[in-house]
Amino acid sequence: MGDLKYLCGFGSEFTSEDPRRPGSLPEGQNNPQRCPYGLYAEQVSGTAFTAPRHENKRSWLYRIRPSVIHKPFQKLDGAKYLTHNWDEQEPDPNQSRWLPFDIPPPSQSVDFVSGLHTVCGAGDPRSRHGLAIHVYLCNASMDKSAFYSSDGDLLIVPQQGTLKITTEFGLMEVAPNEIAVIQLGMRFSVNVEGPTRGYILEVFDGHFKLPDLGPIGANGLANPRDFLTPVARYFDEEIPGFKIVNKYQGSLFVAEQNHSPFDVVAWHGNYVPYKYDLSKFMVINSVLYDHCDPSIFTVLTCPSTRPGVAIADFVIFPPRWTVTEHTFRPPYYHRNCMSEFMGLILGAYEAKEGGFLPGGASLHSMMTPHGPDDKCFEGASKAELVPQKIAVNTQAFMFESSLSLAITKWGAETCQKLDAKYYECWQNLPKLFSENVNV
Ligand SMILES: O=C(O)Cc1cc(O)ccc1O
Ligand SMILES: [Fe+2]
Repeated sequence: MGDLKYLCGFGSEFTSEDPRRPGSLPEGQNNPQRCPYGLYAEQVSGTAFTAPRHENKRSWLYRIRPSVIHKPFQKLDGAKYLTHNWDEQEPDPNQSRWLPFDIPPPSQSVDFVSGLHTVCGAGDPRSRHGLAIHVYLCNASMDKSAFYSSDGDLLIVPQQGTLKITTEFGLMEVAPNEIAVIQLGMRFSVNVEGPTRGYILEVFDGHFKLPDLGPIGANGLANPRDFLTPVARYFDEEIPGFKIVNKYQGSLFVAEQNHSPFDVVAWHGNYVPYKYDLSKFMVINSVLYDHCDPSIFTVLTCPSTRPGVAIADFVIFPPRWTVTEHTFRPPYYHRNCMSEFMGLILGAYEAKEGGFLPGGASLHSMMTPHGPDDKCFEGASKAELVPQKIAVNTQAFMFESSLSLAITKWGAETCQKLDAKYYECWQNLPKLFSENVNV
């Protein structure tokens, strides 16, 4: 894909025209009687037509053929372990930790879509409420096929292998330590090189936003200009049997057509795919004492209708200085009324240096106690509190949700990665209680 160009900004109104077709974006109106170059106009709506203006999202695509030229959708037995059946297993409130999920061996060719495996989730896209957490485990590029979800927005977190993503809006390259968001209905195709693994948060309720900053002020955390959207790039290709794969109400469907869906010559609007480099995050933290709640590390949030309560937050634990005085610096022990699914992109996580590995995951369910393991507790209780740069060359993240998540059969059994001994990491925490106030 070479050096790709992007438009920068979050939630902006963009315009983009493939430079090979100057003047392809109609001027002054959306629906000319005849579009330039004989293109078709197509609107993609990301919110109800009547959504308030500050929330309203839509884009206009000027394309060689309208998307409606396709054969009927048929059920596809593609990704065997993609599911929204949250009742496959008995509920399990235990702390769960998965060793790195296996990427298929080279002898088995698996692309991004057939490599989708659902780990946990809640809710239902039919009532537009809930989420699914998937991992993708693949080693082959999608061939003559494109994918879109009619269920939710996809926040994609590559852990191993760069994703070369062709979208209707243009091309994006997304490497580990970057994320991509591909919103409801947007079609895309993923090329990979070699073994590839990552996590996906799919939210059924609405779109991701930047969190409010409150007293932080006008700048900080993920800054809007660091979000990158592709520029228009079209492929005028007749491709017999091109497959459009649709995730619809939790099942996969496929429709064939005889041309590339990536035939958008120009577009404008504010409903777009985007990517973000996590190393650009402007980290805010405590600079005197005590441990802040991890909400200070929120990159993106999908809000619920309850003020301050997210369907899901995407939170990172980036490299940062820790400088606090007379403070137990790692995460505190806690029980949370939110579910915490964590993954590790690279390095080691401060609260658990062993066992939680890149490409693995953990789930601490609603109100299930958790916190630093015994080694971390001991080390941090005795550490000399000098300024220290932590999480260097590390990136852990959390999908934190107000929903109570159920683990799928694949997550609980089939993947065979669940670590039954996880609870042991807390069992040797000593009783330190003493008659003396100063320990
Ligand atoms: O459980 C975790 O490791 C995530 C987490 C980190 C933190 O710094 C504070 C609270 C929290 O849930
Ligand atoms: Fe936690």
